[in-house]
Order: sequence, then structure tokens, then C-alpha cells
Amino acid sequence: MSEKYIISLDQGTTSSRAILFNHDGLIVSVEQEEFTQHFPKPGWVEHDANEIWNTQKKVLDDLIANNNISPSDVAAIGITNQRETTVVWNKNTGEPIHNAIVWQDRRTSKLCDELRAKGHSDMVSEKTGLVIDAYFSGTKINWLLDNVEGARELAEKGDLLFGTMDTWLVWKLTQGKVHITDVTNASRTMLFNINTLEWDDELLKMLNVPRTMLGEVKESSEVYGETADGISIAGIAGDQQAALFGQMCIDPGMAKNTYGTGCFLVLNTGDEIIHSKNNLLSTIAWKIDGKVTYALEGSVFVAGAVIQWLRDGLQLLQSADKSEEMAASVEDNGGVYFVPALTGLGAPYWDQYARGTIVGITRGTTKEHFVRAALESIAFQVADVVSAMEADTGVKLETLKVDGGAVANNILLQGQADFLGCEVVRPMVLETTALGAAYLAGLAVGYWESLEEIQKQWKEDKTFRPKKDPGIVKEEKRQWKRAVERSRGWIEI
Ligand SMILES: Nc1ncnc2c1ncn2[C@@H]1O[C@H](COP(=O)(O)OP(=O)(O)O)[C@@H](O)[C@H]1O
Ligand SMILES: O=P(O)(O)OC[C@H](O)CO
Repeated sequence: MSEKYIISLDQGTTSSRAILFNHDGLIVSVEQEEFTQHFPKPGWVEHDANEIWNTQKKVLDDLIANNNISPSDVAAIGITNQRETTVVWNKNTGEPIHNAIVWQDRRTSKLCDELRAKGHSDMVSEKTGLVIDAYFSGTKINWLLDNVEGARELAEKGDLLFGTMDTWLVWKLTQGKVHITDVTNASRTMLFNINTLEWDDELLKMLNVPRTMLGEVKESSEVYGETADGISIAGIAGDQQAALFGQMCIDPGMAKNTYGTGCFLVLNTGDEIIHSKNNLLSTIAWKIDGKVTYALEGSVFVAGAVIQWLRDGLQLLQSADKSEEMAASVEDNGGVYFVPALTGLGAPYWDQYARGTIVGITRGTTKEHFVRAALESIAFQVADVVSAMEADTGVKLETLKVDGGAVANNILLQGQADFLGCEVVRPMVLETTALGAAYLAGLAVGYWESLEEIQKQWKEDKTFRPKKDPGIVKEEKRQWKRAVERSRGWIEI
């Protein structure tokens, strides 16, 4: 293969990035642009899809220009994206009919309550692997069609298209020629049957979404089309699935957790769909060469975001990385427990009416205790998800591979190993999400020959092992559970 590089486009919740990888799976260069977060009402979160496209295009162009490479040096582009975030656009004009509704947005909570009350939960869970929640795309599309003037008529006429961010980017990159998604993103819409691998008529009817709005569902590693300058777009996966692949969790029983804005713990369950009895999600990890791999996922909505809030909201921290030093300066949390249910609680509680709660404050509490409690809250939430997973699979987790912006924090990862009672392993390349998409694209075009070849590229940076007295851990977990109970159902319906 004469081409030297693969490019990953990582369209995240807060920024668009383009990353250049070489054949060793190492990062050559990164470009990143943040974009605007819109909060039009409490609990609502929107992005301007045109701004997302413009930032994504800019970082791609800058990456190529700043590294003095030409498109012909690039074997393929892989796309990975924030999942569930929903954009609807007019296929004739190419213009979105409204801002994209972001995965964190809670505006459709009431509709979800109604769907549950009508008894749809079991059917949705059986078909999609999901719980009924405002998190997923389906109710967001329904909201857009019912609340944007004229939208329903246009949709019925077949003029509107729906996409998650992968779909939107492919459509833009191919100048409106290709309207597709991949199985991983489709599996987060609440419209896709993960058993039959098709959009599902009963779900479409339940949410009143015309089938003409939906793109064709593709595998995660194949050529979907090409950019204006002739680069093949050859890999797509939602960011958490891409991270699972980038961490090379390719065998059943392997798990990774990504600590970003939220935390997403994903366990490879092979060709088996495990229907969780403990409020986790079944989802598609990837489909490659006709073979589907499934996963079990625990999604925690607020993780690194709690540190961001201490920094920007409370101005208690100068920077996110200062949290490590501050937390290390106290022996323990001083009895303070912080439940960061700032946008409700995700797995395993799924309480959209929970809100942030801090308990155990005394005259002796300092800001360092607050910071320590905030970091511990991330690790406690992950431990809750792991307990649910172990209950579902009957297997004790022995190793958790970790990645994401917050894993720079050693106190967090040591706390995680203590609360889980298992090894927590941080890899050398932390950009596992982008790497996963690069691998998917590179495999499709023969840039990498096989999984065996890329498996050798994964390297460990550091392993954290449990150190804390198990008796103390047990007591701290008990206190955490009490704090969670106090945060639940806070918003009155
Ligand atoms: N050293 C640190 N300790 C704790 N949290 C951190 C640290 N560095 C970054 N973070 C948190 O990690 C998040 C950024 O991680 P990133 O993976 O870039 O997130 P995302 O992809 O969700 O935008 C932020 O919420 C930030 O507060
Ligand atoms: O953009 P991130 O990394 O916060 O990930 C968002 C998730 O895909 C939401 O499900």
C-alpha cells in the first residue's frame, strides 16, 4: 500500500477533531476545533449541525495542509461520532430544519414516560436492547417533526432526512450523494432492530417516523463513498464502540471504559445479545465481514463534566488537571459524597428526575474534600455499572481498559481499581476512539491486513491495582448508595 496514512474524524460532543495515524497506529498529528453548546431551556442541549460540519471540514483541511500531505497520501478516512445526537435536514436544500438535539437533551422525557405507561418497554427492550429514555434519537426525531413548523408535511412528502452525526458528515463529505449510517449508530436510535438488523416498522409507527427519512444501514468497515478530493470513507462507528475496537477488546468478556464528559463502559459479548436484567443496554459493537459483535453498555451521563462544572461553574478549580493534586492533598473524602446527577442519572438507575446532591458536609469540609468526592463520584458510578454487568453475565471483571480525557488523573484510576477490586489498565495511545475508527477504515481498504496485525499495536502505559482495605471500600460504597438514594426523584413531576 503506497498511501502512508489513515485519517480519523472524531466528531465529539464538545469538539470536532481530525487525527492523522501512521501504519504503526501512532498519532502523527491532531487538529481540534470546539463548537458552540446551546442550552435554550433547562435540560435542553443543542448543536448547530452546520457549525459541526464547518469545524469538522476545517480540521480535516488543516490536518492535510499543516502536515504537507496530499489526499493521495491518505488510504482512507474513518468516522467516529457522539452518538444519538439527531439532525433532520431538507434533502433538496441541504439545510437542517432545526438545531441538532444532543444526546444529553431531556426535552422528550415526558414522551418517554407516556411510552412506558402505554406498555412499550418490553417490546423496545427486546427489539432494540435499549431502555425507553430521552437519550436516544427516536423521540428526538418525533419532537422535531411535531414542533418545527411544516416539518411533518415535508417528512410525509419524503423531503426530510434524519441522521446521527456520522450520517450528516458522510452526506456532507460526499456532497449529498450518500445517505447512510452504520449498525452501531443505528443501534442507538430506538428505531433499529438489533436482532434482524433492520429499521423496524413497529418502532417507526410508535414514534411516528416515516421510513423515507432513514439512511441505509451499513457495516462498520467498508467503503461508503469518497470525498470531493477522492479519499475513501471506509469506517464508521459510534465513539464508544470505536473505543472498544481501538482498545482491541475484540474477544467476548473484554471491557473498556471511556472517561470523557460522561463515562461509557462497554463489554464485548460476542455474537450473543445479553438482555440485561440490571438496566444496562444491549448494543451493537460492530459488524465486520458480515459478522455482528454485540456488547453490553453502561452509560453514565456526568463524569468528567463534574470536574468541568467545579472548574467553570463553581470556579473551585483552575484547571481539570489540578483536581489530582487537590484530591491527593487530603487523606480521604472527609465523609463527603457527591452524586453528580446534573442531568439525571443514567445506568443503572435511569432516573431522569434525579439531580446533583452533596451530602456529609461538616464545618471541617474543605474544597479539597469536594474535589476528592467529585472524582470518587466518577469511580463510584462506574463501579455501579460494573456490578450490574457482573450480575448480568455472572462473570467477575478482572481487567478494565480505560481511556478518555480524565484518565490522565492517577487518583481517579487508583480509586477506580480500589472500588472495582480489579486491574485498571491505561494504554499508551489514549486516543482509542479515533484509533478504533482508523482501524475500521484501514482494514476495509487493506491498509492493515488483519486484526492480528493491529492487535500487536496495543501497548500498556500503566496498570492500577487495588490497594485499599476491602472493609473500607465496602463501607464507602454503602455510603455512596445512601447518597444516590437522596438524589433520586428530586424534580417533582
Ligand atoms: N486530569 C483530569 N482529571 C479529571 N478530569 C479531567 C482531567 N482532564 C480532563 N478531565 C475531564 O475530562 C473531560 C474531557 O475528556 P474528553 O475525552 O476530551 O471528553 P469528550 O470527548 O466527552 O468531550 C472533561 O469533562 C474534563 O473535565
Ligand atoms: O462525545 P462523547 O465522547 O462525550 O460521547 C458521547 C456518547 O457517544 C453519547 O452516547
